[in-house]
Amino acid sequence: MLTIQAEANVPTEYGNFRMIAFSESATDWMPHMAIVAENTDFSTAVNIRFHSECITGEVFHSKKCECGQQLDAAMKYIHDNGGIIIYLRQEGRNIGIINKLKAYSLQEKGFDTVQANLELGLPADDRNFSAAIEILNLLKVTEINLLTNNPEKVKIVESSNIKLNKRIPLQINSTLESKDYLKVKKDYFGHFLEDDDDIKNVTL
Ligand SMILES: Nc1nc2c(ncn2[C@@H]2O[C@H](COP(=O)(O)OP(=O)(O)OP(=O)(O)O)[C@@H](O)[C@H]2O)c(=O)[nH]1
Ligand SMILES: [Zn+2]
Repeated sequence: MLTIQAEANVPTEYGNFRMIAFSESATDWMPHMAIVAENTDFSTAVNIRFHSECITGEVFHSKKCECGQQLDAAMKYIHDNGGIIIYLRQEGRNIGIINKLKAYSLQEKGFDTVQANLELGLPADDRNFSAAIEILNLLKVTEINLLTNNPEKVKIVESSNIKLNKRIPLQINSTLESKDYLKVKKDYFGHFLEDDDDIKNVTL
């Protein structure tokens, strides 16, 4: 069972957030995080982003995926409109950074993002979002607008005790390096992604 281990206010480039660490034990060095915008109104549907860790994209600005830009766009949107980012320690769709780099190495040989995981004997996506639902319950959030393009995240909320008011697209334009990755997301995982030219509802 997750509990709040510590919390504090942190000023960021996008404004002030309350940062809260959740884990089962106080000695967990990789706790899930919730960052709550200071102007969040809990009496109406709360803007929520479930974001899985991607050290390559968020810290080192990899161009292979759009995770870093999605996190920045979500922080900006949520600061401006109120809400919470739930940052989940699910690096590499939960296969961990060592396996993700092994998968990237296979991608250099021509495997796509899904085939590479399968070639390693790992699931294409090993995440479940029960921790995110648990965190929403701990924060007493009952109704949300979910920032995502991922149909699986939508399904998880719909089958939980949290009411989904609406989905808010969080689409980033593709680059030469990310276009094949985004195509697999759309074709294999069924992400709600428009062609770059047709993106209307970007939250950047
Ligand atoms: N195994 C693997 N994981 C990857 C690869 N590229 C990115 N990831 C991971 O994919 C995950 C992306 O998570 P999210 O940002 O929550 O995105 P999503 O599930 O695509 O859904 P959205 O809400 O639409 O962004 C992160 O954990 C990344 O580390 C890859 O090539 N292989
Ligand atoms: Zn990424």
